[in-house]
Amino acid sequence: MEKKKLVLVGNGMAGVRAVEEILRVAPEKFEITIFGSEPHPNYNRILLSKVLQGDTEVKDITLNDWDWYEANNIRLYTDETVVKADPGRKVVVSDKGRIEPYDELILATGSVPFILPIPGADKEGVTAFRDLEDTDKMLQASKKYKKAAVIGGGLLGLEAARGLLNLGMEVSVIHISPYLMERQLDETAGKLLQKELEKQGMNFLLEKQTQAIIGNERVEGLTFSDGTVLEADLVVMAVGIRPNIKLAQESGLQVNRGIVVNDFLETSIPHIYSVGECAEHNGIPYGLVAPLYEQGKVLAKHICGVETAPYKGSVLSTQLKVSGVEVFSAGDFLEDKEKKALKVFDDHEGVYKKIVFRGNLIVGAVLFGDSHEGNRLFSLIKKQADISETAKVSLLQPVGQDTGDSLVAEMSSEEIVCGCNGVSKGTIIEAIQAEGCTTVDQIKACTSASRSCGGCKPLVADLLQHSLGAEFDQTIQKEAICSCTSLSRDEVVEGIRSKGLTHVKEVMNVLGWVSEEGCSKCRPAINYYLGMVHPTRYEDERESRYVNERMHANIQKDGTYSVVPRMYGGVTNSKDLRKIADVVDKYEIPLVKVTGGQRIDLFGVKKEDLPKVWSDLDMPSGYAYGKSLRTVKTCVGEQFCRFGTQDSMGVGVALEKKFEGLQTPHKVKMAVSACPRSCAESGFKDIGFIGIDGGWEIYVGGNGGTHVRGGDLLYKVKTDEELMEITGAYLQYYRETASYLERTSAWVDRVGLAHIQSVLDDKEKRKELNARMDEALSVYKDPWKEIINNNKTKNELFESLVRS
Ligand SMILES: Cc1cc2nc3c(=O)[nH]c(=O)nc-3n(C[C@H](O)[C@H](O)[C@H](O)COP(=O)(O)OP(=O)(O)OC[C@H]3O[C@@H](n4cnc5c(N)ncnc54)[C@H](O)[C@@H]3O)c2cc1C
Ligand SMILES: NC(=O)c1ccc[n+]([C@@H]2O[C@H](COP(=O)([O-])OP(=O)(O)OC[C@H]3O[C@@H](n4cnc5c(N)ncnc54)[C@H](O)[C@@H]3O)[C@@H](O)[C@H]2O)c1
Ligand code: SF4
Ligand code: FES
Repeated sequence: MEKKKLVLVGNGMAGVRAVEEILRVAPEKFEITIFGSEPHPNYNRILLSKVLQGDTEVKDITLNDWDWYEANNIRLYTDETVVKADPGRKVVVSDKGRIEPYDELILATGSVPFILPIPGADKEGVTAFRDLEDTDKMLQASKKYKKAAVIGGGLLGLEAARGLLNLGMEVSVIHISPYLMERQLDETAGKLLQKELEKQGMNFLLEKQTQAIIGNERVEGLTFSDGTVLEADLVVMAVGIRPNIKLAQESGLQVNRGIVVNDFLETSIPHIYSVGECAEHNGIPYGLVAPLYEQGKVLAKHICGVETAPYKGSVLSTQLKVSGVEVFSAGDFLEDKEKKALKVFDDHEGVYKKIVFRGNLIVGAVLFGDSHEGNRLFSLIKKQADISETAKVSLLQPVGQDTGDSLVAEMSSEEIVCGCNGVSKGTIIEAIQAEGCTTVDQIKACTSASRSCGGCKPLVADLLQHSLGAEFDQTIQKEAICSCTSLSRDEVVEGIRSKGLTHVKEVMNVLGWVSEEGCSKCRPAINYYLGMVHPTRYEDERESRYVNERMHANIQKDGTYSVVPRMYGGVTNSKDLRKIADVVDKYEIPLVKVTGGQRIDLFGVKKEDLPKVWSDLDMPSGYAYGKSLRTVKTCVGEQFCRFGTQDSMGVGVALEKKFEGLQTPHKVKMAVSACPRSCAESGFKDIGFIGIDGGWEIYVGGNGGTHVRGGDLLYKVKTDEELMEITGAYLQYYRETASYLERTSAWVDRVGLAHIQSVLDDKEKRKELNARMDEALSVYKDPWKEIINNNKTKNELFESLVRS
């Protein structure tokens, strides 16, 4: 049956989660296309606060990497905004002029931050806090400037303020109301929060109305309606968000504050749905992920034609992500004529708890200073549980003697552990018992619990501890290679060796993976370890490789590829240059760029042209996409330079010819300079060689990327043969002992230079390592030639797919 075309506009948290649900319900039903205005794959927006606070790195917040889209046959257009939907023709049109037909269309365009319409709001140094670019702006500003002003004392403003404090800035929060987070807290909790944050170093200006942002090009301060002024060289606006309805409005859909949807997330026009912060259900556009994920579940079933209960709206709970402060709020938290509150307030301990009832029904709660019981209360609030008079008071008592084990023991199995993803204790226990999960990461992979804000991680850990006892000891949890297993890298390699395993699936089966298919983290890792252990017996599994390695070219953000032919030692000639020029003309390649590794990169090659480009080039693959030897950069050396004492080009070419195509845990770059002036930057490469009088110095573990590291001197050698021998042994030792995706710089730091030297000092070991290296090199075949000569692979990879 022909697949229906599903188009998703908005590559954010709600839209992509809805697609994940659709893939779960009916994986073969749709041919899926996603448009995203941002240039990234789907990432965890929630954790931007943690990135700013320095607790998480940008690389760790990706939710669905490029490989996920590829593996699920999803065509992804990043950095591309849909500007119109035409329901008559059933197409969407992008700002790049692309016209994409759909059978079903989902709008998940999220929100836009509200920017106060005051003079100076467009000055340099004024930013919202919504995406990676905003976060980067703040990180950069903190390196140059000192004084930050955050307008808005809500969840976002306070998390931004904490981040800016961590970055060493002086931070003032300007808030319009008399107390903080008035949308989530009552006055008592708001004031307690202020006191706590003041202790952490934040300065507050309450009941202040900002009038203008002053300065020349860049912001220099703020003026307020009471005539006062505040100096600032960075201003963050966190005064709320507005559903992003522009596209819907321009396409004729019914909109109010958000895009109006019914209980099945259908908009006013057939075959168009909306989910996420842009959607308005029963008059409410939501601004937290839990309700958006609930919407996604209903939408997925409905769009796949599977019966589902309607979406009836969500009860909200929030928690502030600022370390050292425990704040929880849920449901209807303000008392009035109809709603009465029960409160306890321990001023000494700084703990405040309030539970709100309508009659005997529990409808809301606020906790400050101790939020352990938040989940339990939230479960009761969601159910609007009927609580008797005597039981009401006991709700304010802590469960069990303490938190942790006794708390989770007392939880009923329907109680929610992960608020963001709606995962109950029962679901987690089932994952432990039936799926054999033993780590928090495995629970995350199996159930999604802890996949969003991460606030429930301690509770998940408590549940594991409670269920597994001694088997789960958080302090000795070794680093598993991914969440599909609790085995470490060494245990997996040992398993492959001792059990003679030769296939990725076999490794997963025999070593007891919790997920049958593995994930994008473990599949490439196992594939590498298998090849490293059995170089001649093992057949490379293309499907276990990252997209670039599968395609033997680097995918670019517009779906085209870049191609880099090998240019040994950065040395070229007129014949090769002519071939490159002809290919550029013939295939209308839009950009030709000389790389830092001294070769030529052809950007913008269409996927279907790749094999023809390789064939016309008739040059070896430069492996610019691979976890393998990339480049050997060389200076001109003794052949032309008057300072050169060695033949750097000759040695560079020989090294590249010997080690080309070698599979390594991560990319490896080399450089050869013929004198200590080091024009090829040998000190910042994985292996760098510097010519000296009477020989060479060999430097290792250098890195010129994100984590800059100067190389360490490994050895001085006299001859080119010794240089080759040490390099072979060193590289093989790295191949055999590093974790997949561990650069040599991190590996040298981990295992220690002295240890590596002690291994290589042993002549016998050096010989053995070189023998195993030779075996690994013996299987190398140029991948481009292989594909050109194999019609089946060529067709499967480059011709039959409908993808970009
Ligand atoms: C710093 C921060 C911290 C947060 N912390 C929490 C928290 O702790 N807990 C919580 O529950 N929530 C939190 N949130 C809110 C949460 O991140 C959002 O509710 C959630 O991301 C909304 O998902 P969405 O898919 O609706 O919108 P988004 O994630 O914003 O995704 C929408 C995407 O659509 C793209 N887009 C828009 N229009 C178009 C178009 N025409 N064409 C193509 N692409 C388009 C946008 O560029 C965007 O990438 C936080 C938000 C921020 C900014
Ligand atoms: N931990 C979390 O759950 C979390 C964290 C960050 C963001 N978010 C979500 O992101 C979205 C945006 O957060 P937000 O805090 O911007 O929105 P918000 O609407 O919750 O809070 C905005 C705050 O700004 C204040 N404000 C409005 N106008 C002002 C003005 N002129 N001067 C000073 N203060 C003013 C309001 O009184 C309000 O408290 C929300 O949906 C929020 O739920 C959630
Ligand atoms: S490193 Fe030395 S030999 Fe090589 S180009 Fe520079 S100055 Fe000349
Ligand atoms: S509560 Fe946010 S990820 Fe679990």
